[in-house]
Amino acid sequence: MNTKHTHSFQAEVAQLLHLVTHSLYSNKEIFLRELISNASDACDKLRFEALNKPELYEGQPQLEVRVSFDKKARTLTIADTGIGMSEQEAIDNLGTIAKSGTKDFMSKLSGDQKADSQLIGQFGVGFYSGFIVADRITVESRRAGLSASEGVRWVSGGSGDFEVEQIERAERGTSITLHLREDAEEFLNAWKLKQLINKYSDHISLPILMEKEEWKEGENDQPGDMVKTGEWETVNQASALWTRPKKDITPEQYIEFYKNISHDSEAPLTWSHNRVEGNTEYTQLLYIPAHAPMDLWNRDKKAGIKLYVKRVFIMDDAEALMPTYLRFVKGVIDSADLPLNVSRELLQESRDVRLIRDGNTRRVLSMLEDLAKHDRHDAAAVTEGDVVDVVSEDDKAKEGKYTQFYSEFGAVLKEGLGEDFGNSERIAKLLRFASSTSDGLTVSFADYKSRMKEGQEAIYYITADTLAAARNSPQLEVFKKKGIEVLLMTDRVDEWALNYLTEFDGTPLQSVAKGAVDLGKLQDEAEKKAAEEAAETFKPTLARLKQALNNEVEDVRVTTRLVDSPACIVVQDGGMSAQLARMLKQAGQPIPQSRPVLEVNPEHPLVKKLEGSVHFDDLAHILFDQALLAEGGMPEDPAAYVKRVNALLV
Ligand SMILES: Nc1ncnc2c1ncn2[C@@H]1O[C@H](COP(=O)(O)OP(=O)(O)OP(=O)(O)O)[C@@H](O)[C@H]1O
Repeated sequence: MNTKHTHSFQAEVAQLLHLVTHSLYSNKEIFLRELISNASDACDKLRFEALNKPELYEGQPQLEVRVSFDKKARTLTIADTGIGMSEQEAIDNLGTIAKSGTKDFMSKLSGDQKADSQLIGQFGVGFYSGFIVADRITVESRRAGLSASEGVRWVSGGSGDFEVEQIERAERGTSITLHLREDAEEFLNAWKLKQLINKYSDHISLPILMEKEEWKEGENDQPGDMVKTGEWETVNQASALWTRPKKDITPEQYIEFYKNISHDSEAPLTWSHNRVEGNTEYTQLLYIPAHAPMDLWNRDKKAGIKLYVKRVFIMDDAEALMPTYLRFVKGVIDSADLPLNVSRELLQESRDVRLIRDGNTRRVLSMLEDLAKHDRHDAAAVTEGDVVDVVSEDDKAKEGKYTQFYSEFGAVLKEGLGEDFGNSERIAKLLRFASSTSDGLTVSFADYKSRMKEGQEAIYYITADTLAAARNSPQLEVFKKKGIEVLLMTDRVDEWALNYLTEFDGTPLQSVAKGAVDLGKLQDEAEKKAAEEAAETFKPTLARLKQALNNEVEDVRVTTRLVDSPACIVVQDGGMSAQLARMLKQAGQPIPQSRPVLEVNPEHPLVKKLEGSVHFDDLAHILFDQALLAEGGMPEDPAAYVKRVNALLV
């Protein structure tokens, strides 16, 4: 018996529907892109499943999308000959959101329409976008391979629930009928629809058909009108964008294609489209987005690469085709050599895939190098009469893009140092840092090297939680005094990444917070001698300090790195920095027990006062706790610290 069943939308869907109709209203036409894109996906799925089961075509191998409308009934229908849905699939797919991260996404919505619509754009509303323009949607479908009596009709007004019933449906595939709202009548117009298909869906590799119309003069003084002829015509180019020659593709088409595959509402920063020939043949179309997605930090996030084999869609998120540190790249790879029935497991092992991944990695790094090269056109540095290169319009358009890229993705790129040894030199060249002498993330290792002082033998850097903490760190004092630039590193990944980079272009990297400070040739003989003498006369005090702080420190020594501060904490060479230890502790990870070294500045009045003080023990502890505080740490027992300071203050 044919009965209707009413189902409720999953709570998140109901919430999303509400948002879709309210936030995306200003850009309602995107519904067409979404529905055509779903239709195209459904055809891709059928083509893929039919590789092993050709009977799924039911003798009708034509895969296509038809767009039609009925002015009188005020309906618009998008029909495809794709895989279709069974009743249960319709209930599951059109009543819930199966995407991972849905909850997280919902919690990020702020209620601010503009911000939310950006987020929703990234998340991808897909089918539900139909409700922007329709107050009722009817879906009729039958899954390929099921009998004609196993069709399904799904109807909903987009609030709260939907109805499902079994129907007879001879043809496989899905047809989606939108009952348009009164204010969406503009979509009942062939010209408008063609224009939108052209704008959003031209790259779709399937034919999109519309019924031909011709002008008919009105009779008996009635105005003329366009009437349908009953003949269908293909209104898109119907060839996958990446298969067309570069010269035939406009930047607008590249951008539109990007938006379609990425769900990003903004244009990408740059792209690269190539046919690669050699050991393995493939076409590569790769994009670098302008903004980081909200889940960039999830290293399990799949790379946004779609894999095709000889134009047949194989899978989304083919993570094997891009290293994890380039997971922000979006695009398409169409291989001529992989087998059509390739699985994710197989991908991991294939030699062709390795070659493609290496090729993709090199391509992305070249794109970044190109952006970096044209990032800064330093107009301020040009003076009257200088000869400057003529900058082409293309290159001018790249100005500032690398800076933007870096602020969005720089920290992820650094993961590459530990992940991709083969390219670590190229990656290192792409890194940018703040430094003690310049603002913003602008200093490359090469810039730094070109400014090194005569006699300077290392690239100095400091890691800290914040830029302010790095800039004001006591460890920087002597470097400031001598005018030596120090790179300031404040990304969480810096500590880890720098484990893998010990030198740049032959110059070692040296943390200013690790090991004894050795300024080498930068320190003159007189300074060295004075330090040695101070260490000698200070020996007894050092011994007492060491005893007083026996449980806290590994060693106490005299330093020349301090100018204004009395003391600082350093870790042993090769030891774990205090910042990394704090990060691990926050993450609940075990940290190896290691005690730091306390370095004291014998010139500082507080340190001088130590010697004759009756409060030696308290002062020693205060010195140590303050050194901890100064570099962003916390005394082991903050209350005891406060007590000691207060006792001395009164
Ligand atoms: N024309 C169609 N034919 C067959 N199945 C469809 C069709 N349209 C939608 N579906 C099914 O409904 C599901 C939900 O569609 P929806 O557009 O909401 O999300 P999606 O396509 O999975 O994600 P996104 O659109 O963000 O890529 C799809 O995954 C698919 O299984």
